[in-house]
Amino acid sequence: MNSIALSVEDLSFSYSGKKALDKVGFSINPGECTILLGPNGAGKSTLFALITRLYDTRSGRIELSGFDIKKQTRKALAMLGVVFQQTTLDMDLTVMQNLRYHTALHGMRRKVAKQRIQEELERFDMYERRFEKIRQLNGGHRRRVEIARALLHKPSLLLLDEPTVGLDVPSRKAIVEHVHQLVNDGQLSVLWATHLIDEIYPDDHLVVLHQGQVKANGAIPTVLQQTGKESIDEAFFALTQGART
Ligand SMILES: Nc1ncnc2c1ncn2[C@@H]1O[C@H](COP(=O)(O)OP(=O)(O)OP(=O)(O)O)[C@@H](O)[C@H]1O
Repeated sequence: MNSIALSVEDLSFSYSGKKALDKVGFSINPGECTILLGPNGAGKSTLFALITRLYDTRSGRIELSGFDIKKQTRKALAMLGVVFQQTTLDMDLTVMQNLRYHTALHGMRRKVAKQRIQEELERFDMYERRFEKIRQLNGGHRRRVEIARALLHKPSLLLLDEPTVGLDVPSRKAIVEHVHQLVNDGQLSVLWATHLIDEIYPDDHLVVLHQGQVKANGAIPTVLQQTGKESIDEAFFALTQGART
């Protein structure tokens, strides 16, 4: 088994001739939380669409735990948990029903599914609310359910596309803490797309994406050293020539 959770090599993608990703390359080790930081239009969503196979990779290579997503798609995608920017929960179903649907899609046996659902909901302090409809939950609690759902099949990499957008400050803080706790708890790796610098923890790794290109990649002290800056804000500003986040 390959020890790299995600490997992206020489990845390019264009929309009708307009380049959105230009020879992007980086990798994530097990147990690493990598923040994909980029201003609007940097290419974050395009990268996620390629990793999740919403778009076909035409140039370059993506591997999840050593499985090529083009050639070994099923095995590769089994390693992946995803939380998209827009919620994909069914508002009129209960928490439990939403999660059961997901376990069925992954072919999990009922008994195993029941246990996994309980474990993940308890981890997110949501087990008591399992019979409530999603519509009755606030934004922060919906996000927790979505992240719990993404983890049911025990992926090795969790992709989060700006998961705190639209949440109030305490809910945002709770989600950021929960996800970092998940990484600390075990071998889960995370790729978290955001443009919010205050969501970054000191031990996180950074990939700074700007105009489709990786401008910096590494642990925070490395990125600060490479840019000669003292804070992530300053480094990000310098790397993106002051693009608004
Ligand atoms: N469906 C599309 N058709 C044409 N161009 C697109 C399409 N989606 C994105 N783009 C362009 O590709 C580039 C990268 O966009 P992308 O949405 O991947 O960036 P992003 O970093 O996710 O931005 P945001 O933070 O605003 O979501 C931008 O120039 C964008 O205008």
